[in-house]
Amino acid sequence: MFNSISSQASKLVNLTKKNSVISKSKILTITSGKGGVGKSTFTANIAYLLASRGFKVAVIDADIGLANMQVLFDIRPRLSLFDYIEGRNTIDEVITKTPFNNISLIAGKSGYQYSSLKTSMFLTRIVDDIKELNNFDYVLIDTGAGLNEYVQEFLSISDNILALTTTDPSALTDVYALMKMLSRDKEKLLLCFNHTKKYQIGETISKSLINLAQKNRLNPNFMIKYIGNVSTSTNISTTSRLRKLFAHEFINDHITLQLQKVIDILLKEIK
Ligand SMILES: Nc1ncnc2c1ncn2[C@@H]1O[C@H](COP(=O)(O)OP(=O)(O)OP(=O)(O)O)[C@@H](O)[C@H]1O
Repeated sequence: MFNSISSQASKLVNLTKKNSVISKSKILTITSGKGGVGKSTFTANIAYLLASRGFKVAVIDADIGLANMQVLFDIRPRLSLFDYIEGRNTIDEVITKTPFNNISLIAGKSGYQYSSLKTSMFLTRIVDDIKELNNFDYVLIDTGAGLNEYVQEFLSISDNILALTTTDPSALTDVYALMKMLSRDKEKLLLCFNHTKKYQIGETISKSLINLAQKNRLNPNFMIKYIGNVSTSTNISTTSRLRKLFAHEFINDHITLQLQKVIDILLKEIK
């Protein structure tokens, strides 16, 4: 299924490609098989820490149905990604500044129905248009949970994919399904753990997943790169409830340092 969607996608990408957009913008798609693993919280905090290092960052909330990025940034954008998709507004019109320096948001829209998306390939268009603006160093795309067609289309056009998971058995089953799917067409998956009791557990489980992939003969050219672990912290859920950003409120906390380590690796791995 992913194969056919992604090959259709790449054919159309080639047909619709604007004469190779030269851009400084690097795109990172952040996904998870299972919902509720902390993807939006992680993405918002990574965006904040990248921005604090002086990078210009755009976050695209592509989580159809449950747009919570605007809550994390505590803003109420007038326009969303869907005003762009439905052709009412241009890409720069739907980009909203956040209260944080160097971070802009393209907001999602809660309750939006996937079935109401008439056109395909709009995701490619978003990525091309945002690259063409050439305003951002990093563009972080927060996909919805699961592996629906919409998420698959985003993954098929992404060069850099980060999967976030917890150690929950159902999250691990889902992340393995994601690995299997991506191994057919992609070179690499960046794997990060969140909400873990022990800091080292992420690395241990990553090794087991890599061994399982080898045992099951997933494409040997597909690389799974463990990039870090973010432990459970009640301060994370508390700050989210208060519509504040954890990394901004707790700049020297050990969890923020764990996020900084993830960024150190990301900066080396993202192409
Ligand atoms: N490391 C962590 N420690 C404690 N709580 C966390 C951690 N990471 C995220 N959370 C909390 O887990 C809950 C779910 O997080 P979030 O909404 O970011 O998940 P999600 O994967 O984006 O969910 P969805 O799939 O519904 O979009 C939130 O209450 C958040 O504050």
